[in-house]
Amino acid sequence: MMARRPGAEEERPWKLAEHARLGKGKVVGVVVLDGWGEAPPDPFNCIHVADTPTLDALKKGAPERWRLIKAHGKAVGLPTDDDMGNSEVGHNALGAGQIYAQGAKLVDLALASGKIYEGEGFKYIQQSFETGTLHLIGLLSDGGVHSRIDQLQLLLKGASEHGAKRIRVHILTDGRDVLDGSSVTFVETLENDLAKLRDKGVDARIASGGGRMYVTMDRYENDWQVVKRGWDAQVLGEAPHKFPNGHEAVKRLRDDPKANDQYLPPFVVVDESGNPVGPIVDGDAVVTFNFRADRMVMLAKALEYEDFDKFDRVRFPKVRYAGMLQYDGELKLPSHYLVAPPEIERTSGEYLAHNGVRIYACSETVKFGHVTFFWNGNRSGCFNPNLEKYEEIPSDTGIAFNEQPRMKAVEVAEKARGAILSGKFDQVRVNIPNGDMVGHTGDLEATIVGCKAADEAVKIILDAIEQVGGIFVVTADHGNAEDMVKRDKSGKPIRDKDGNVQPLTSHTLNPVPIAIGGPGLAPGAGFRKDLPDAGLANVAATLINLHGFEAPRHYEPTLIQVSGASLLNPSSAPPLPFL
Ligand SMILES: O=C(O)[C@@H](CO)OP(=O)(O)O
Ligand SMILES: [Mn+2]
Ligand SMILES: [Mn+2]
Repeated sequence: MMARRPGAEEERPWKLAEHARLGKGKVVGVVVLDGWGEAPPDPFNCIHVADTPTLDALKKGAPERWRLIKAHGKAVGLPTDDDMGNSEVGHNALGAGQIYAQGAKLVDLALASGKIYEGEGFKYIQQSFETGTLHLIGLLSDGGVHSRIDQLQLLLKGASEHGAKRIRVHILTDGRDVLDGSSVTFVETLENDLAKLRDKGVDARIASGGGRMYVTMDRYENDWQVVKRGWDAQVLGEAPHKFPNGHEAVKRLRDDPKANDQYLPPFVVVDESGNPVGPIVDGDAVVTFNFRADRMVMLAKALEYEDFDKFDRVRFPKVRYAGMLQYDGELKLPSHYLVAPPEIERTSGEYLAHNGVRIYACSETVKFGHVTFFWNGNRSGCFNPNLEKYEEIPSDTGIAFNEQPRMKAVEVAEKARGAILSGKFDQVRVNIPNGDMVGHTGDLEATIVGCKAADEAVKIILDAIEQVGGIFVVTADHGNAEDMVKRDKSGKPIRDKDGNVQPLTSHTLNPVPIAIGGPGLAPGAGFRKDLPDAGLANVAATLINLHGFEAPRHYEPTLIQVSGASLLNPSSAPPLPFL
């Protein structure tokens, strides 16, 4: 336990001051539209094409209560402004009210300084290098959402320089944060690096692989079969497809005209006698090299927990396992890690719990942890079970989301409506996943259907807020559905000789909208004009204000002002043209 600095509590008390102008006791409905950015109208802007009367009305209805905020790059703690936003950093910023250097950046720093090799986690796995194999499992792309190939390359080099003699890489192909089909190039790059290591006498090879959505990278326990498929290939060395090397594997599997990087079937690399080249066995070291938590937690549990009943592991090898980061601070999972995760603390959820605000949070499985775990600073569970209720609607499993693009949007909204009307909660918070989950499939028609369903869900929630005289905040965590095509530098869709475009499955760099309103919102309340560069981290203070409290001083400033006076600094309030 870290010793507490005396007086820290007095400096930053949990008790929040009452807001001078905004009263308490209004129900605040918070909607996070996942993957819902703002972009110019265009046939590949599915939000624009879709029928979205509710969101359109928010945009057109009250200019002082609708604006854009930044949701990518440095505004959310990512290394550069070329980094697209994502749910982890987006919800962290929304809930925490502060901008933290995120996993991607922390790993960059640890690798650049070499500190990664001096830490407890690396020293721990290093003990296996003399007699065992080092296995590296993770997402192979330069997407920067869950992992980055350049970090893997540095780790491979560093680990070999620090004594790893036998290395096996278990790859997960992407096609979600990067273009579909790019897996072949990433595997080529990795194979080249491994060949160079072999020239230096390190026995380094790709041992297994599969597409991220079909193998290993499930989240929030939606479908353990996904993790099992990976386990069978990575640990047991068993898979339906066998190839002499990783490059051949990915190239051959992509020969299937329906192949998709996200869903490539599991494969193992075998030697001349047909034996797998890299099953995980007793005495080996394992590193999961993704820095992002949600899609590594399930595998981390399988690798670390003695007691485990989610699928039959057949063999549970005694390995030294470390995550690139610790993925769950509350569960301390995994117990060994190479880089300390961002210490996200004093989130808005924790403050509100200390101040008696009753919170209901809901989404369907695939986004449930976003609006709970990520929102609360990568912390599982609630702060005060007497005040909070988190509800999960089971997601569809075993299908790609373009097959059921409406997903559970309306069901989530109906749960939220129930919570709003119940009178039991002060904040009702949901994530509506369609723009993102369907957007990632690259299927335009389905994404349009998904966006319409999301809009209907928002209407259900706004109607309930209207009914109870409450306040709403509708925003998003990053872009996706508003731009679904690969473009050239000038912004024009790139077409091949037959006129076909390449769908963009990834998130975007676009800003996201935020709208406030509802009968409970004080008449003079609107967005201040002096924060043109505001981002997702400014939302937490805004929410705390709407609950009738002043935000903690160390938070990014609130987005709102009331009747011409800036909430934080009344003397410097700019004139409000709309009042
Ligand atoms: O599906 C995911 O894991 C990411 C994209 O890699 O999307 P999001 O950040 O919206 O969860
Ligand atoms: Mn998201
Ligand atoms: Mn996404």
